[in-house]
Amino acid sequence: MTAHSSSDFSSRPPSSIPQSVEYSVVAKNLSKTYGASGNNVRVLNNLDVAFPQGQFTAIMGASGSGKSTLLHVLSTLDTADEDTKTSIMIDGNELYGKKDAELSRFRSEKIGFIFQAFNLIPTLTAEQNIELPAGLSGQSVDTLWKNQLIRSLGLSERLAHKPAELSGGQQQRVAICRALLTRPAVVFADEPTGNLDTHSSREVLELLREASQKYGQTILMVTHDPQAASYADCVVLMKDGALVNQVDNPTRESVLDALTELGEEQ
Ligand SMILES: Nc1ncnc2c1ncn2[C@@H]1O[C@H](COP(=O)(O)OP(=O)(O)OP(=O)(O)O)[C@@H](O)[C@H]1O
Repeated sequence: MTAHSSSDFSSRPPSSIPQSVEYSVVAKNLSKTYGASGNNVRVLNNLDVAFPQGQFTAIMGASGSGKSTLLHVLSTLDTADEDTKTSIMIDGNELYGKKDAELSRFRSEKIGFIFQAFNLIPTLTAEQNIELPAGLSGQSVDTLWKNQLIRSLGLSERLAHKPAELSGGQQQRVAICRALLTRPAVVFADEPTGNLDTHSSREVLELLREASQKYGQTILMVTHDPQAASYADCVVLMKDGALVNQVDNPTRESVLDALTELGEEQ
């Protein structure tokens, strides 16, 4: 399975994507401009992207190429520029132009976030933080899955601790556990292994792969690490706000080659 963009690396814009593939994240005419007029930066410019359901995609590219911006806008945490032709569909739902309350309900039911600001609630324990989204969206917790996540992420001994009593890496693992617990349709992860040691990174990447392969969740992960990207089904490369290349069934070596071809410092 592959990701598709209408930018120059692919001759297959979303409209011509094979019908047999189901896409869980599809955006059309996506633009994002930061700053006031006269002093603005257009980071995404009429981007069309489509990510298949159940695919684990890594997004790579030079610093400043727009990776985090794409994740924020696709996940509705940030708003895209106003344009009547813009569309952001997740799991079959049109989200562009929807009101905050509706978006926040949708996010709590369908989306898992693993972002660099972990957004853990300081007054709650690790376990309470992990269960918070499930509680908010009224979903019951699958105890077996919860225990597997806690064990895999090495959090068993830390559940009663508040975030301030946890290391950065432990806080990150709590955020990952929280994002995966309800098996959301789509998981957006921005450098999820950024703070982690090699062992924890491997556990996290294997969990993300399992989430996609076993549970059909769609994973979009920004990373600078070719080794982390090799866990994905597909790597897409960004340059100046566009998707310019992709590597299917990536290995560390094929990702490194593609990055060299991209010709930019990571
Ligand atoms: N809130 C903001 N206001 C103004 N400019 C911004 C804002 N957020 C990002 N930018 C700019 O948009 C561009 C893309 O940033 P973005 O964070 O999406 O890149 P990135 O590829 O994720 O980079 P990195 O790998 O360093 O995290 C950069 O030039 C950045 O300076």
